[in-house]
Amino acid sequence: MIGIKKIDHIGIAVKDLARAIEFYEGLLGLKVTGTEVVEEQKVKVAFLPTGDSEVELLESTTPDGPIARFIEKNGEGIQHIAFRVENLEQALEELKAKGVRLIDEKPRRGAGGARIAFLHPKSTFGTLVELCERDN
Ligand SMILES: C[C@@H](C(=O)O)C(=O)SCCNC(=O)CCNC(=O)[C@H](O)C(C)(C)COP(=O)(O)OP(=O)(O)OC[C@H]1O[C@@H](n2cnc3c(N)ncnc32)[C@H](O)[C@@H]1OP(=O)(O)O
Ligand SMILES: [Co+2]
Repeated sequence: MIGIKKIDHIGIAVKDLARAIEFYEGLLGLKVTGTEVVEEQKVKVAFLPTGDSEVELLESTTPDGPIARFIEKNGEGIQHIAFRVENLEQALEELKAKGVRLIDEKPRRGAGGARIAFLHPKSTFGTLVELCERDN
């Protein structure tokens, strides 16, 4: 077993981060604890904690990134779910050995200094799954 600790965050694709934040902060009462550009993923993100997990709002920084493509095809909405794991490299090795299709064979750098990797939705019953490992 790969040792999932909790839902780390839910990734929500939005067209306009500032306007989405107005809703999540102004109307839902959540608070943005950080915003960041993650160049490798072509996204600008904002994190809003909700108890032990977070909402991650994602706006594309380019017309061709994964978030832009997702919105083009599906419109705005939930794009991925992220599970926190103890040991990402080991989890990836284990899943690969069991035939799961990995998008990332090795950990990449995510927001907030996390190590992240994605599993292909064709291998996960239709949901894009992110695994992430954090030091804290
Ligand atoms: C900052 C960081 C962090 O948290 O720290 C992040 O989260 S970055 C978050 C953004 N970064 C990422 O998403 C990186 C990983 N994502 C990717 O590599 C890509 O988006 C893929 C998931 C491989 C999809 O690629 P692409 O759009 O080129 O493929 P496609 O449209 O042909 O899709 C192939 C099939 O997968 C399905 N599909 C595509 N995206 C999906 C999604 N988000 N959830 C569920 N299914 C999805 C399509 O409907 C299609 O199924 P049918 O064939 O049945 O039509
Ligand atoms: Co994410």
